[in-house]
Amino acid sequence: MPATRHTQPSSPETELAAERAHLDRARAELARMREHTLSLQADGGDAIAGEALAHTLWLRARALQDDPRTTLFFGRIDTDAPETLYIGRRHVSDEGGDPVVVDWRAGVSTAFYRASPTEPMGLRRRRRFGVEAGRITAFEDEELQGAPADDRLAATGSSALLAREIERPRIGPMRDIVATIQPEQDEIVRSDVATTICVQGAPGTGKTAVGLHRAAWLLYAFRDRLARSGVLVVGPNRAFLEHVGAVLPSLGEVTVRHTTVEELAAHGTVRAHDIPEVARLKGEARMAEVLREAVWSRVRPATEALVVPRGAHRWRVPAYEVQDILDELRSRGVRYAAARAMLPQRLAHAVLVAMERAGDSPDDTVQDSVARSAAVKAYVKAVWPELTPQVVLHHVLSTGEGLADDQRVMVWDKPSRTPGRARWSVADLALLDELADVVERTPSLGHVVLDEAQDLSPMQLRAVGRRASTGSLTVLGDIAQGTTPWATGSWEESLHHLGKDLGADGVHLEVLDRGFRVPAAVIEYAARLLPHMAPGLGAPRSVRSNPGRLDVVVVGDAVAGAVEAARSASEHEGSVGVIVPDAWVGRVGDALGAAGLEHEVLDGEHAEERILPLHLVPATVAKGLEFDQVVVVEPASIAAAEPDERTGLRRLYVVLTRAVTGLTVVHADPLPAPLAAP
Ligand SMILES: Nc1ncnc2c1ncn2[C@@H]1O[C@H](COP(=O)(O)OP(=O)(O)OP(=O)(O)O)[C@@H](O)[C@H]1O
Repeated sequence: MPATRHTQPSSPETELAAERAHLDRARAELARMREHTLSLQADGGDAIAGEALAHTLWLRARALQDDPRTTLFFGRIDTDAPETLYIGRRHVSDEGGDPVVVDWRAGVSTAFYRASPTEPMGLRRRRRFGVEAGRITAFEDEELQGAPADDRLAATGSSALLAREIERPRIGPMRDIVATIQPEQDEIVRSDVATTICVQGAPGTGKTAVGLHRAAWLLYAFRDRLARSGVLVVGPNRAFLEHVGAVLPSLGEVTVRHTTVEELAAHGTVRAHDIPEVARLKGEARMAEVLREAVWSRVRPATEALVVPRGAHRWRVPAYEVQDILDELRSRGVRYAAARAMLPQRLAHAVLVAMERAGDSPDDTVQDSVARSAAVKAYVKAVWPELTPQVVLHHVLSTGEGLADDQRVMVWDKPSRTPGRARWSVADLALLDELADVVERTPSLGHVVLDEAQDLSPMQLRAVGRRASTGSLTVLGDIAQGTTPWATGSWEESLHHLGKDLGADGVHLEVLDRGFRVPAAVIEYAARLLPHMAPGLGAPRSVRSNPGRLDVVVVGDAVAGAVEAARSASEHEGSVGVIVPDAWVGRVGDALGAAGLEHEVLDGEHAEERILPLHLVPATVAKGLEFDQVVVVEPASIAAAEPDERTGLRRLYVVLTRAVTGLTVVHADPLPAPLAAP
């Protein structure tokens, strides 16, 4: 059934009034839907089912809440059918069940995002609405068929409403982009659930936005499957997760967990810091083999017969027979703990065979009781000991067992006496996770969105990949923004470590190159660094119509200069990020405070509220974030804080590309050479 028949009123004013009336109607229908949900009785069969149902109803009622700050729809399509559909963040239907607003994720909404005059996809017209404070203030039409070419908004990007959305100042955390998803982004968002997509994209090309919208679309299109198996978003640090964390809830998806890779593999508390060389070695994929061997070598050879006393008899299974059992279990390809769990029954079976050989006819219960006997338990403990990841890694890092010569630098100088007291590093967490998976299979989720993936070591990639072993992944990143000593040089390699080989069925690499964040003046400046630290990778083509403002200011005192720049940046609308070398946070914070500039310090460990517009950001925390106005303080020190020149320039590239409108670079020391000279 068509949602609304559209008749063509005569003037734009009447038309606007008709659209507002449709919005009123949609709001009334939504209120009716919500009341209906609230009136449903949560009467389950038992208390637990009742509670679960009540929770589901509560979630549904919450999702049906009207947000007065926005409208229930942002677009409209008129089709050849002819029918008119309103596209919004959620589905609204009338009492008869006919759609009043269609969810942006529904199949019929695809044309809203992808239709063009050359490929109208059955649309006559696309309409976008201008919205202010929950009211429709304007609309803009694209005639997709029949109209003379000049009258058409030829390509997406030439729409004034779209441009306004892209140009808007950034305030507070990241917002959804449902009203303006671009065709190339939409293709990624709506890729099948079985597909793993890796997106390489320069700063601000919408990778994070696309990944989050893909998660929302998958949860809509494959709700049953993914509600059971789960969807996870993995990002670089807490400040980033706070920045992006509101997007999925604003799209009605409140069940998606957001985590960092360290939290994902949290088998211990991080209390030590590795030097880069050690962290790099620990992150190499060859550690997987070392650890696998470290676990399986704990299975001892059967040197003694198994002897099980029962009544007057002592039943014997010779060592070579036990060895056959051990060999068979090892060759089954199951996890260490699963094979161990099978061993008592296998041994008991061998005892039963011995009994039968002696003329006994034991019944079924005998095998179970032998399997549970003290003799079998003790034997299993001796040949196939119970293991924890911590015990095994403590052993490897204390003794160096199984390590190649060049890997021995990772052996602890002063090992702790017990695994419980070990001081684990971030890289160790990935090793512990690997071990945990050798011992016991890690359950897989339905889909994992991995952001800033270029920074993960092979071992960290394996930790993420095993959480999508039976599911799929959206892998987002930019090789030019890799700032860890183990950052990837090729997506092919990263995908391999994630367990999704490029070229295999359903694994794709996509490139996004239209920049929605950084204005042209700023991107041109930052792109000076590219040939020096990521040759072959291009800068984004900025689609911002605002060319942006770039000021490079030489000062006598960089801290005082930072305060001055922060003050003038704060005079503009929108957020301000003052990005400083990590070691300067205290100094610059004090100076901002002394100048009466109230600010929040962003920190990778903790989620910040980001209520104030002015933020003080350590350079290593800036990745993935954006601010309307950015002040970058002393680039030479930001670069010099990294272990090598390439990483230093990459860090600089990351911080210079956080600006939406204006960038001020404040320096007292000379700029790094690639930045100084065009
Ligand atoms: N289609 C779009 N319409 C409007 N805004 C968009 C669109 N795509 C992206 N943006 C905006 O552009 C900005 C940059 O997007 P995002 O942070 O996802 O980029 P990114 O590629 O992940 O960047 P980085 O590599 O720097 O982390 C965000 O403010 C996002 O909302």
